[in-house]
Amino acid sequence: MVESLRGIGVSPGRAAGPAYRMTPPPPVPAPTPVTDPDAEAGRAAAALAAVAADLTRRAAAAASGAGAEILRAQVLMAEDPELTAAVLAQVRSGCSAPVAIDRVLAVHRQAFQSAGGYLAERVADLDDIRDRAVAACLGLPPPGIPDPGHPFVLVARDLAPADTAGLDPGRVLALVTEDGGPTSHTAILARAAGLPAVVRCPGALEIADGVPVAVDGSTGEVAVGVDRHAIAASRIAEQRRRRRLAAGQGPGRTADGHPVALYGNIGSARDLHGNLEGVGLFRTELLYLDRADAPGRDEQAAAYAEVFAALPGRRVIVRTLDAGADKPLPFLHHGDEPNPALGIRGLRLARRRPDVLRAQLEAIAQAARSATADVWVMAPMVATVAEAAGFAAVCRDVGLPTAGAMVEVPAAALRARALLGVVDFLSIGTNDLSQYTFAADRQCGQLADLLDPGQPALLELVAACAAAGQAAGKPVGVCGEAAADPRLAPVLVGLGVTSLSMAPRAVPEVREALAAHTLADCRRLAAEALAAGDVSAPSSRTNTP
Ligand SMILES: C=C(OP(=O)(O)O)C(=O)O
Ligand SMILES: [Mg+2]
Repeated sequence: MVESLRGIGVSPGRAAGPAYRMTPPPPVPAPTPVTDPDAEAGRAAAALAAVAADLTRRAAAAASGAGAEILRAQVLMAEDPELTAAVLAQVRSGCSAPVAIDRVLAVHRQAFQSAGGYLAERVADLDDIRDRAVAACLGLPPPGIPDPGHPFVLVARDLAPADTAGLDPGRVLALVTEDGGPTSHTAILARAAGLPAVVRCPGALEIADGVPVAVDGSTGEVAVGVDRHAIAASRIAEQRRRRRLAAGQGPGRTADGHPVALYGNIGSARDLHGNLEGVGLFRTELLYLDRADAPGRDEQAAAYAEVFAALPGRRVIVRTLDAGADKPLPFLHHGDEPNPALGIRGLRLARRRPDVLRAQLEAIAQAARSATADVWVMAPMVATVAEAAGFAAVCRDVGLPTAGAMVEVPAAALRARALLGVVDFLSIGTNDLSQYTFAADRQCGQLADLLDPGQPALLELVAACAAAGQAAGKPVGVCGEAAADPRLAPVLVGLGVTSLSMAPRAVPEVREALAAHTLADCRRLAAEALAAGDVSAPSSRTNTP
């Protein structure tokens, strides 16, 4: 019997294969007397060395720069001679190897936590080393992403950024998570990697390892216990879909030729994929991660220049540093904010550190001077017209003529007309705009229905921004995850947005969706979406013989 689970499809495509769940952390065994301390010390040292070697191998193979950095930092921790010495001392005082590792890492954990700031943020990495080393001592598989030796569908509660660092799209066919939401790390990673994914899928964790499943990342359906015919049918359907999408090329247009620029969202030049019309969101936080101070002007300019050089004559919209809340940066000393998402984040950081913003804009201007790319800049988390005007003034001062504001808080959407009096374009960040409109934490999978970009309240705000853009004759794009949804793209175009920016691998699907609708269709769909009832939470499970 095939059981059908349903979640939210967040990355289109179909895949089928055996499901495997994330391996849970091993339990630390109760303390037992040690009869051969030398052999036990050897076991502990070998476990730490094996963890370091495994993390080194994963760092070398990691797909993303940030992921590799996290793993390399973990290798240094696992190889720390003081850590090994402390573990061996514990063993010699009578502890078993796993208990010694657990105790010593608990002490380090406490020290990291009390130090606060950067070190406190590394606690999860220490926990991961402990879990891996304890598993190595016990001869258990390492926790985290399983390695069954053949391609598989990965099932998890949710994926943390550190898990995603080691994800190999060659082995993982699709992702299914019980938690998570459309803006979770899992969803963003899956879209970036072009992996079909379903999140917020009740019952997913009950799928036994090795059971064949078929995943549809468009509809959110997960069929459990499928036979080999269903697996073959899913593979053929996916191959056809990929061939069809590869055949579609060229700029974004509706069926009747109305142009809609389709841009890519990137974090560095490594994310560029396919023949993009341009970049609509260049997230620059990656450059600032895991360091004691802001990167220097030349280092920044080199990173920007690499992207500009890859897109000669095309538009690249660089977003200035969006630190704080879900993207904390140790060197900015965010302090103890009771509500970081409502605190000093995004452009607000310039109130405390105007030098950081100015230095970044100077670096962008420096890189833009020797490039043919059409470089625009925009500020995150703009709330008032005065903030936007201040940002635009610095941009022009450093020689960046085209400055825009992201619309991520309702205040900005409500004042879109006035904003367009002081900036050249708007870019709607629907991830944060949903969060702030619905007072729903964007990381909270349980509130996925409130964070659904199809919510009419969110679409009303998009419509207000687009109308302001049309009145001012200035572009208004969408660069949040909503833009990557092929079902929503025609609605956004019907509301009047002029560009959609998304994970580069999502572009072909959105291009195809737009080409299937005329502008009149899009307007009709937009009117229907605005008039529709609220989006409610999905959750259903059915059985079919
Ligand atoms: C594009 C957005 O920015 P980020 O996801 O980087 O916060 C957004 O908030 O929609
Ligand atoms: Mg945002």
